[in-house]
Amino acid sequence: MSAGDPLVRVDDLRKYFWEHDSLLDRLFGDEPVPVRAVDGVSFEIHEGETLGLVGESGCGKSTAGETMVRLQEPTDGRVEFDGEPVFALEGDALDAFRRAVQIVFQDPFSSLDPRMTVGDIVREPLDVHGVGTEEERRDRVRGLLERVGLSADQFDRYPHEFSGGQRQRIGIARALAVEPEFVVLDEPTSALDVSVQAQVLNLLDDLQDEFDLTYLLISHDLSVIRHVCDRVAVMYLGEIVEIGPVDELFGAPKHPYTRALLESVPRASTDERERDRETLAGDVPSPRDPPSGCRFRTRCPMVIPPETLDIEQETYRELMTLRERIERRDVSLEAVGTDERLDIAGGGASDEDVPAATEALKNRLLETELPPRHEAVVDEALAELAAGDWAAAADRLRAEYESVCEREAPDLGDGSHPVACHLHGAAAERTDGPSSWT
Ligand SMILES: Nc1ncnc2c1ncn2[C@@H]1O[C@H](COP(=O)(O)OP(=O)(O)OP(=O)(O)O)[C@@H](O)[C@H]1O
Repeated sequence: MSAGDPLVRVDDLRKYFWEHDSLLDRLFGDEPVPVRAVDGVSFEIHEGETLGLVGESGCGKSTAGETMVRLQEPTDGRVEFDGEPVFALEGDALDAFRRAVQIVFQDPFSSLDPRMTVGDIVREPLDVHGVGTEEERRDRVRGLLERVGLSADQFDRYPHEFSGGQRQRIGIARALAVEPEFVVLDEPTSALDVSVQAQVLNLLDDLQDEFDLTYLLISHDLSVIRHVCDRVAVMYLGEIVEIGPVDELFGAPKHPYTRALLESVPRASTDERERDRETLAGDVPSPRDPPSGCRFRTRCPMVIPPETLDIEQETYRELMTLRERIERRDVSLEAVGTDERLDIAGGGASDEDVPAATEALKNRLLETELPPRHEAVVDEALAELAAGDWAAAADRLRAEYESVCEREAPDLGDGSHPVACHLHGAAAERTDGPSSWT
């Protein structure tokens, strides 16, 4: 590794979990559908730096961290540590990697063996790697316990005798025992009381300076990220959607997902608390079947309409949801209408009933009143649906309303603050996107 090269380089890393969906799938020999937990992520971490990895639960943060350090087998991609390809390491080189890279887990209650004394827990990695003499190891463990804010006298105590914060300090001492260069901190403070969180974060900060550590800090909590990190990577459904210096990312977030995450953090100022928030609607879709194009588009408040369409975002979102429901055949055609006279489930309404069924479907499926141009398109599509032709209805809506966000996956790109969003690509020029976000 030459000067200026990153300590860690992750290139197009993928980790899929393969599972049969159910016993029936297995019986019928259906192809298993992979859980695409990490689906092509790339980033670099420089020596002495803390990179934050943030995103909602289930976005693949822990899997990315564990795969990077070889706790999980990768499906594809490459990770370099100190210029060496991590997944090709064997023998002594692999042992050296396992010393140089450590991980601190979220839950200090389950990650420490309850039958071992604290001294033995912290000493175990030294034993595994055959570091020093018996006495040297003992001295080192005592020194580490004191360094993380515990007392050397607590050497022979058991984990259950400690508080959550103290247990996390034990986990940190254990990770530092073999003098690592790089530590993955996976939600290190999420299980702790708020009052203890800052103390543990400050400790990690001090230890970083003292021992020249490089960190990957995984957290769903933006305030933790802001407190500790130099740069932040935002992850959504197995992909990185934005990465940049912490001040820029918090001060001028580019991706609608990053903005929504920031908006959903409670703030101290009354003014800001009172202002309208774009909050994150709905849940993260399944990583078995992620949305086409931009994966955030199903929840995005700024989906890009076709160039020729002049349409409010709220109306556009409603029409996209309508089409998605029709495509999934997720509309009940039974007992349409107030008098439940029209049951069009079995093959569609007769010609004379189509207008009434169309009207009834519209009342049921749409919440807002549509401008005339869109009402005409929707009326035609719903008439096709009322007549039982699902495909024609979906095609009509797709032809009129399909977004670039569902057609094309945006690239993350290069530079110091890249973002994977069509609003920042060529499409940005014809929208009132980022420049109006102040
Ligand atoms: N061993 C496994 N087998 C199958 N699916 C898994 C496995 N481990 C994780 N997953 C799935 O992979 C996806 C990513 O999980 P992961 O734990 O990496 O997310 P995360 O962002 O770290 O969330 P959390 O903070 O809740 O741990 C989730 O949908 C999860 O259910």
